[in-house]
Amino acid sequence: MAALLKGASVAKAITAELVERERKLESLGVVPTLAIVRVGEREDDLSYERGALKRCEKVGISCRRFLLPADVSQEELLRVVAEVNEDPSIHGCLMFRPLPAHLKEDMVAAALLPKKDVDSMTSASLLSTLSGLGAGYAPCTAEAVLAILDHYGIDLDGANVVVVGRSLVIGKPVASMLLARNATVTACHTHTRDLADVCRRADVVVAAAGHACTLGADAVRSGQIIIDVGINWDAQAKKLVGDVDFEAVEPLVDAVTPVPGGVGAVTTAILARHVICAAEEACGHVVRTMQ
Ligand SMILES: Nc1nc(=O)c2c([nH]1)NC[C@@H]1CN(c3ccc(C(=O)N[C@@H](CCC(=O)O)C(=O)O)cc3)C=[N+]21
Repeated sequence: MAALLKGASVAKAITAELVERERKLESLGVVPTLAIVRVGEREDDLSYERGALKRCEKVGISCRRFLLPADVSQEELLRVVAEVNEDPSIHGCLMFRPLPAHLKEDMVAAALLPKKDVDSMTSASLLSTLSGLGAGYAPCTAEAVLAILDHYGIDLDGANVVVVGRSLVIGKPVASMLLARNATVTACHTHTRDLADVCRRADVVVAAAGHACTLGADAVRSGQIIIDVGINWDAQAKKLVGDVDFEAVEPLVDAVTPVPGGVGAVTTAILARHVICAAEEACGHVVRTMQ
């Protein structure tokens, strides 16, 4: 039986620190504010939105939602981004991705002011995460993975870590952040040969492929720590599931994060931290505690 690496205790510790910082901001007359931009009604976006709203309420962050239909035009979406940029009372912006296929995501991302980019949409933020230089915010989910590993005292120095998935939202940035912590990182993807064999050699597996049941019993062994980043809608069971076949994997490994209640729960705490940082920056009260 594996230890369950629940996100709640990690998120709770982060939230407690943020409540203090929010009080300080409020005493300066600043209400930290997050803009949430959602196009359409994808289940994973809705789940993130529910989690983010709840977390922000706990911290004292005000949320302004911009809800757009799935067939919104590029011009209309860019108009919303301009509104977010120009409103000084908004400190950070979370726009759910991927956007529907008819929208040019890179153009929309480029329109957002980097200082309001709390989830690493812009190339400025992404470059600072990949290079370890600069001042941008890392993608919340990637930072959440590191926060969970740190909270549960999992040593990354020299550890063999396999990351499954190479997206710009999670796979690539989390691989860079793990490298910066001196892990030996193997980046796997759809063309990787013998994925299960590669995973079995790891000390830590970060599953971020975006498909349910990417990793089953054949990909794991005892002694391993499994971090499941996946948030997939199981239409049959009508629930969210991870990238790992939890029932098959849980009896075999040492520790695993649940879905929901694992990485997702911490992602919202990191998002809240970035909004507080952005609000502090905006009012010149610079106390960066970014990792
Ligand atoms: N730009 C962008 N960045 C993302 O990181 C991103 C995204 N777009 N689009 C959608 C997916 C999905 N995702 C979730 C994060 C947290 C929860 C979360 O807080 N889940 C709660 C459950 C909340 C509930 O369902 O009520 C939990 O796991 O405990 C869920 C899903 C981030 N994604």
